[in-house]
This record gives sequence, C-alpha cells and structure tokens, in this order.
Amino acid sequence: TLTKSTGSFYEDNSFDAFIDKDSNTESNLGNVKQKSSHSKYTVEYTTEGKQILILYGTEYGFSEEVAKHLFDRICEHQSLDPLIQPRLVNASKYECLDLMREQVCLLLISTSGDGVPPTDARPFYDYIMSATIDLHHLRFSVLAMGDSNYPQFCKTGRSLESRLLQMGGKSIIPRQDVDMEDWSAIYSWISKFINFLTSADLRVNLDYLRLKQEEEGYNRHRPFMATLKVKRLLTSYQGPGDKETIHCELDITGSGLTWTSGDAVGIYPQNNKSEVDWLLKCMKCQDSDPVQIPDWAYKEDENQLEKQINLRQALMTYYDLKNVKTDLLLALQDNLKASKQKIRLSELLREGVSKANCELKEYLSGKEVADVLEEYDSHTLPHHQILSCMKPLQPRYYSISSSPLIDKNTVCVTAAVVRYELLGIPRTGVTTTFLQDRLEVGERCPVFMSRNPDFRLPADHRIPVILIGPGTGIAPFRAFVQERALHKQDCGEVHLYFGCRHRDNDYLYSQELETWKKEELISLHVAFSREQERKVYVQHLLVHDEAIIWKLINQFT
Ligand SMILES: Cc1cc2nc3c(=O)[nH]c(=O)nc-3n(C[C@H](O)[C@H](O)[C@H](O)COP(=O)(O)O)c2cc1C
Repeated sequence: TLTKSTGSFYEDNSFDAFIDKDSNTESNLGNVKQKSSHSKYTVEYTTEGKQILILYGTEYGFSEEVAKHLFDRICEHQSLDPLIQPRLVNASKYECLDLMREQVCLLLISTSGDGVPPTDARPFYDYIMSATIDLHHLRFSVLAMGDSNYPQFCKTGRSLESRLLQMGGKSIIPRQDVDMEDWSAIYSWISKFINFLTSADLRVNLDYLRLKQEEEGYNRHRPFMATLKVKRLLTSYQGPGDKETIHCELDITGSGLTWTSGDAVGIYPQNNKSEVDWLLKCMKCQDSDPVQIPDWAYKEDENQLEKQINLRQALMTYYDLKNVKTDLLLALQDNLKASKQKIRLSELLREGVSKANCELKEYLSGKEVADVLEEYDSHTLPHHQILSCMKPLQPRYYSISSSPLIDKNTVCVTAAVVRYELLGIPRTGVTTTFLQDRLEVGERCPVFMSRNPDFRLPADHRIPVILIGPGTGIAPFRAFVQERALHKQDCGEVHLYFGCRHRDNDYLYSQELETWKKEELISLHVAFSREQERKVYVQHLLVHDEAIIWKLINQFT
C-alpha cells in the first residue's frame, strides 16, 4: 500500500510487468451482451457448448494478457471440436455461485501487495476463501502469477487452489507458479491443458447464466476526461539533481466518480512528442500513416473504434515506448538485412527469450523500443508489425492527496517528476512529465478511480494514527489530515512523520503542515536529511520517539 502511495513508483522504468490492459469488453464476457462487437473476446454465453471458463484476476494486466492468449489457443482448438466454448471473465465481475454450474475453470491470478490478491479480485478471493459450496463437479487448474523476489510467492494462486480442492474441485493439471513473465512455464501449462482438452470427455452444458447489467459509469476501460485546473511546483527546482515535485488539481465535475481518502486515481498519459519523433525515425515510417485504434485501447466515446488515426497519434496515446517486448527482437531476427546485425542479434537470442537468458535480460534493462530499432537499423519491418510487438501504454496510479469531504469534484495529485539519463540519453517518466511538461491548465486527460480498501483512516476518528510518509508518500496523508481536521474537537492524536532533503527546497506542503501543527491538529515530525553532517531520516525520528509510539500502539491494539 505504501509503495502505491508514493507518487513516483509507477514511473519506475525497471518494472515491466505492465504488459496489457483491459479492454472495455473483457470484463463481463460470457454472461453479458457487449455493446461493441469489435473485440474478438466478445463471446456471449450460450446455452449449448462445452463451456470452459477462463477466470482471471489482475492488478497490472499481465494475468489478463496471458488469459487472452489462452483464450486464443483454446479457440484454435475449436477446429477439432467446434463445441468447445471458452469464455474470458474478469474475476471481479464473476458471480461466484455460478462456479456450481461450471465444468472446467482455469484460474489465472496474480499476487500483489504483501501477498494479497489483486484489488479488483478481492471480493472473489474473499468469497472463495470463506465459501462452503459443493464443487465436486468442477475440474480446474490454477496459473499463479507472481515474483519469487517476494516472500509470499504466488500466495493468492496457492491459497485459492487449496480452497477449491477442499470444496471438492478436481485439479485437471498441476498448478503452475509463474515467476514474473516466464512464458516458457506459461506455454508448458497451456500445452498440458490443450492435451487435456483432446482427451477429456466434456459434457455439453445446457445451463445458462443470468445476463447481467453492463456496468455503468467511468472506469479503467472508459475513463473520464478530467480537466486540469491547477498545477504548481511544490519544490524549488533549479535543475537536474533537484527534486521536482508537483501538485495538480483535476476537475471531475459531472463524472459521477467518487473516492475515499486512501484511494488512488489512474491517469492515462500521452507520450513525449520528441520521443515519438525519435521512434518514428527509427521505425522508418511516416507519422501520417493511417492505423486503427487497437481493440484493447481505452474508450473515450462509444464510436471510437470506428475512427482511424495516424501512426503518430497511436504512438502518442496507446503504445508503451519504454519497455521492449521480446517479440520485437524475434521479429527483427527474421527481418534484418545487415549480416553483422543479424549475427549479433542471433547471439543475444541463442539462449531463447525466457527469463533464464541473463544476457538478454541485461541487454533489455533500461532499453526503450527506439534504442533497439536504432541499434538494428537494417530492419524493414512495416509499422503494423512493430506495433503488434509493442506493449500498451499503461495508466499510472497516484494516491489522491485530497479528501472528497473537502471537495468531491477536485482530485489532487502529488507527483515527483521523473527525469534521468541512461546510455547517455536523457530519459523521462511518462506520466509525471506528461503532467508537468505537456498537459496545460484547462486541458483534459483520461482518469478513473482505483480503490485501495486496505488503506483507510480508522472509522472512529478518536483513534490515534501514526502516519509515516516521506517525500511524495505524504500524498494520501494530506487527505487523511484534511479529514481529521473536520473532527478537530474530538479527534485522536495524529503523528505525522515527513522527510525531505532541505527545509527550503523540498518540504512539500510546508505551509499547510506547519498550520496544522500550530492548530494542534497534528504532531509534526520532519526529518531534513541533508541539513546536517549525518543523514537523518524518518526512521531515526521514530527511534527517537520510541516511547510515544509504543505507548500508542499498546494502548490501541
Ligand atoms: C507492489 C507489488 C507487490 C507484489 N507482491 C507480490 C507478492 O507478494 N508475491 C508475489 O508472488 N508476487 C508479487 N508481485 C509480483 C506480481 O504478482 C507479478 O508482477 C505479476 O506478474 C503481476 O501480474 P498481474 O499483472 O496480472 O497483476 C508484486 C508486484 C508488485 C508491483
């Protein structure tokens, strides 16, 4: 939760799990009539057929990408058995009781936070973990996404599997734990399932599920176009090396969007124009080449898919320029004209494209799509092939730094602008520089809400709180304190620990914090790390205040 609350976390170019994104049509598949007929995943639940439910739970979109791939593979199998009917459903939209009617369920789910299920899949997870339904008829298997660097590796998938077994479900193929994006493990699990399909005697399912109402309102798939109404710098930024943190206010009037302090806002950025210029050059394409809006793109309006756009617009809005998919290298390998380049790339790929290829991993670290195309410039790949090897541009999430109780139409965001140099070239974080450099006050950008139910003020405002938020980590706590201020007379103690480098440079919201301190709303503890010889951080202040902290903890737990 706390990583999520720091404004800059999602700008980290090294984290490349953000592969795919939901499309508007994915979530209610199977049991909902879709408005748009453009997505190949639009499958209405039919009363006939051998139903195979692909259920996925995702935080960052990877499980969804794999689920779609699995869906495609099963569709291929329809040529052998046309009665096979896969359905792709987001666990957040699934009516759990319907599991009692399913024959085969493939569950693809990641582990997030500190070993917890993805936010949207939480109700599904909670239901399964506490349900007592008879699943003796159900044949299932789990593909658990995770990262072995976390102590609770693939915990969600593991827990769900054992619970489904307890309720009588039969595992058709062993659970597969997937360490990051280990596609070889994924392919092997899928192959086992396809073998099962060939041999399995599935019955034709005559049950049918209720049609559900399509969800109204704005969401990740159909974001609201919010207007930027305020933007100001919170730090005294002089140049490279200095902190550059901004405060933005987004007007969401008329959206119907709501949030609770502790929630985050998702923002879809536009890429940097000069980075798109560079990529176009490396692609050897004209920016006016016409392209289709990808079917996974978020929708600004219902007719969007009818629209044609040009290549520049597509790269600006929908594609991730920063993270390189290994598919691009494979496409280049078959296409390069210069033999030296061909040999070099074949060397790099001789161990394959799995995670085990350390040389490849190192090569790709920090490389952007343009870096690769520039290096292998003898390619003649057409733009549609390059686009098909690129990842979707993901929204970034920022803890909302204002309370809806103060103004329900204004969403505040506190973001540290990311600029750095790599391989001798200046690089930028996509969304933070979008907000700072490219989005003018009065202009609009697509936003949606992201719930964070584990991160809340206690319902009882008399309970004391200890808030530790250095740097942009202060963001959600600004909202918390605004809310506590509404109960000034009888609110519990608020200990706020903030940290920054210098009082005069990067002390975010210093006036507000000092005012709250003066009004005795908060006990303010600030660590200025670079104002003395020895570095002082919030943890040092906590150790110093050990007695107060333990007293509060012991009193209220
Ligand atoms: C903030 C964060 C916390 C994570 N926590 C865990 C964890 O506790 N256990 C684990 O196995 N993987 C963890 N992961 C790794 C994800 O499960 C992994 O990246 C997965 O591929 C994401 O799949 P998704 O896109 O479908 O959510 C975490 C990733 C992030 C970004």
